[in-house]
Amino acid sequence: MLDHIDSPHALRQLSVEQLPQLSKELRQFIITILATKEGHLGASLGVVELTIALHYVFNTPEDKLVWDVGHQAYVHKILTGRKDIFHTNRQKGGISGFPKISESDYDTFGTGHSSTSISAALGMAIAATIQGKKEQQHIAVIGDASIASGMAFEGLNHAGVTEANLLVVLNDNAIGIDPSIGALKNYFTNVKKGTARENTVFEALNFECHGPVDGHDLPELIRVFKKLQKTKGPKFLHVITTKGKGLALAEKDQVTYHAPGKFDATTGERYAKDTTQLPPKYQDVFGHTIVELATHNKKIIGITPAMPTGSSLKYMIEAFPDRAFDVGIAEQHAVTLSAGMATQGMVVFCNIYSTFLQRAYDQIIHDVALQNLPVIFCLDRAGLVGQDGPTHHGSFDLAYLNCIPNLIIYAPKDEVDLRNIMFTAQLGLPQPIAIRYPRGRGVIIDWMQPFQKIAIGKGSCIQKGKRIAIVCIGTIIHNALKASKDHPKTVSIYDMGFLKPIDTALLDTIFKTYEVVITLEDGTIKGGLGSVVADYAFAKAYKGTLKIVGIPDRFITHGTVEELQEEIGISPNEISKVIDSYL
Ligand SMILES: Cc1ncc(C[n+]2csc(CCOP(=O)(O)OP(=O)(O)O)c2C)c(N)n1
Ligand SMILES: CC(=O)[C@@H](O)[C@H](O)COP(=O)(O)O
Ligand SMILES: [Mg+2]
Repeated sequence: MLDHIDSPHALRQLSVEQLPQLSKELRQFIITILATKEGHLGASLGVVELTIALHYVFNTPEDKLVWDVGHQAYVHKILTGRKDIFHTNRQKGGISGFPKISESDYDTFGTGHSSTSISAALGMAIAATIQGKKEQQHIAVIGDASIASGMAFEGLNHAGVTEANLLVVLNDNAIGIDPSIGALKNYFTNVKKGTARENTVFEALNFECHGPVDGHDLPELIRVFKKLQKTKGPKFLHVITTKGKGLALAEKDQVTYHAPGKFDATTGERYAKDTTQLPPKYQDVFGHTIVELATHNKKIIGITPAMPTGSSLKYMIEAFPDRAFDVGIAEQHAVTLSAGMATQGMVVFCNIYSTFLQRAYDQIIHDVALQNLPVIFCLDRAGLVGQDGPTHHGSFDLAYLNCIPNLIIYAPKDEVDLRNIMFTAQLGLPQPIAIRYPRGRGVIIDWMQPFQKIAIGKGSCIQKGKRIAIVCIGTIIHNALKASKDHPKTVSIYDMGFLKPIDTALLDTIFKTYEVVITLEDGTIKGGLGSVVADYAFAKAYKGTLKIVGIPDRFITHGTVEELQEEIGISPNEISKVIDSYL
């Protein structure tokens, strides 16, 4: 049946009785492709019926459908003309893993970060009212973890005093990436158990409320949507679904199967990789090191906004449940919570993905840096993250943090540096520090070495050559080392470690010694290491050549990290071309 369905228009020609068969085929299609191509599996399997019902009843794309986060929008993509290219999902040159306005008329709003759907759909609804489009419907589909975020509540609070044609569909599968947390989650659970009255929270916000309904019951979903289609004003529907529905292992281990990597399409078994001879992931270095430090330092606290597994803070949550907190998708709260604890002398490691910390920019400035509170920010997923693409690359942190007074900014070059800076920070710094490190594995198998204190603001020379200096920050230094392997006597490699305070004494030496200085970073060239070195070079009237290499001033698409590094000129191969051009 799926072979004949390439648009919502074609879908609407089917009878309701035919739709369960289509759901089966859609699930099989997604499982087969993701088994080899990877991607966000569990969320999309959970919304097969919901997606069919929405496109079946509503007049998309005239009616506006907004997916929150967008990692669950695979069925939507397949039903809206992208079935034949779905195998290119998240691959370089292929379709995005998230809705993207430029990709389809059906993708009404680009997403990737959570909890934007209600505000975006409300914006569309108010615009429709102003434009006299009275019949247009606007639907935000938001998960139980995403609706608990502050931004979602800002949207609900506003929507409730409008007459906007807005339908908020709560897709409640009782889990985010990790189990959802908080009082709202408990309330949803109580509603499902029948121990709390349905919809009180949303009724209080002036929504006309419906549900809970079984999100896998197509006739029921269609019946309810048809009813809601005729109702004006803000409406709320509570839908219960199962994440990973249709693949037994994905239903059973919903955390792993959120994005399981490659797996056997028939059994769902993941392909086990032998990682014993590989260096560790930076995430695990963070996770195990914080447990080690917290064992001795009782003041240490760990905080993550909704990424305990991704960040590996889960190890501390298991070991010290009273001192490690998953606060849900609440980056702003996570930062100010950390600030509050720091005022009381706690040593707080606040671990947030670089891209998600963008949400809490004011909190870093106003609540932490301005008061000079020694919060220790661990910015995971710094630099390019790969297939999640432009919504998730940690391209901007060096630049957006650099202009904040009081903040120390450090990027370890390897696992041992990461351990040691965590050790140094918890000894007690007089100010906040941001430590940024990338997604994935490091370079040192034997990484659990005795702690050593790191001197704040000191860089070092890693390789001594005579003609060119490459001044690096963070793990991208390994690309410089690879790029210069044929010229070790010609090319010097410096590890600055700290963007702030930058080691000016080391820069003085570099400017005195080399006529060509190349800066290298895996962050935007607008405001990061290159900019800092250029400012200093200008102040010191450096007469040599300064070349800034980093992420160019545009949004970088999705693809593997290696492919993207090659494209933007920070791969070993591309860096060696820069070196050659000066030799
Ligand atoms: C601002 C922000 N913080 C964190 C994330 C990472 N993230 C992506 S999906 C997700 C869980 C979403 O859970 P839910 O809304 O319940 O949707 P489900 O996956 O269950 O369908 C999280 C935490 C994000 N995308 N955006
Ligand atoms: C959709 C989303 O935001 C997350 O699922 C994200 O893709 C996780 O990224 P990592 O795989 O790097 O943890
Ligand atoms: Mg959920």
